[in-house]
Amino acid sequence: MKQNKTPDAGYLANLAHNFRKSWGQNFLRYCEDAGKLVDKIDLTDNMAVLEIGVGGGALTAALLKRNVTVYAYEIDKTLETFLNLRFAESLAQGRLHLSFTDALAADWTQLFARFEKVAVVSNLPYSLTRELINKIYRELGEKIGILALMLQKEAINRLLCPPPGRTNYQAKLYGLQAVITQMLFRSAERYKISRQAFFPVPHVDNEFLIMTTEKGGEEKSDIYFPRQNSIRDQKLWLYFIDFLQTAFQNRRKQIRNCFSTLPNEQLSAILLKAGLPLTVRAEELTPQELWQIACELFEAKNG
Ligand SMILES: C[S@@+](CC[C@H](N)C(=O)[O-])C[C@H]1O[C@@H](n2cnc3c(N)ncnc32)[C@H](O)[C@@H]1O
Repeated sequence: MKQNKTPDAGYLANLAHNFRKSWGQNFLRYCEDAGKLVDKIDLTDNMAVLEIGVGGGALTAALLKRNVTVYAYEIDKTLETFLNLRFAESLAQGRLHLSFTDALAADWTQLFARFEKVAVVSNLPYSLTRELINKIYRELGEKIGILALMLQKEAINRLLCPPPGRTNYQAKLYGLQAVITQMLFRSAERYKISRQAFFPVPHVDNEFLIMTTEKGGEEKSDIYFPRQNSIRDQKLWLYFIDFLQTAFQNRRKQIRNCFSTLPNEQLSAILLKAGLPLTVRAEELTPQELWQIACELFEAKNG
């Protein structure tokens, strides 16, 4: 780590801050690091950006150098005075919307309803990674144009696990997040980040993952893009997420036995129609197969 980097104002001002491990408070230490991360992201002009966990504001400041509007959350109210002062100009211009609340309690479907695409750019709090990504996928779905997250290697492997039948498939990693990632994104790039880039220095390695819906990077071939532009499609998307949650909850169970509220014959008929064995488990199904089953169940339920 070079010594001539510029300490971020948020890191410097908050050195005496009570860094809370439970909130995953490891702030980016240097302006240049935050700037380089944001420079790798293909943000388009006037794009709406969701940032979860502002911390000292290193990433927020780098984002605000671009022509975007940032909607940001920070749970730690002791940072409020500092952040309101640091970003007074952007707040007054309406380019930054800061909410000192729990991001898990937000309604992003409603907040971003008027935007066609949203970029999610965050250095996520470690303990909430899984919950927050599930929420991002559930509430924003195909509206996510870019997903750029600082994550632990394991969390990235869970997102990027390929479906059954592909090289590097791992049953224990394959689940809701891998399925949705396969469906929504066409490219994924990951960058290793030094532990020294953060304060306090974390005990684990982080990587910055950038996924986009545009071609480029490691291209995926057989993507299905579910549309969510009608109320019915939105309901189907939520149904699909719930379906995946139930199907993968007990991953060793046959899928037929995961849905106790459904008549067993109904699911059997759908599996037969799809040419799948009745004994199949969710972890053995591709995103397309899971999507097909969920659509059939949704049709049967809603007509
Ligand atoms: C890894 S730090 C990132 C800070 C800053 N973005 C950076 O890169 O330097 C994660 C931040 O998320 C905040 N946080 C944790 N749980 C949160 C929640 N449920 N809602 C909103 N913010 C949360 C923490 O307080 C912390 O500031």
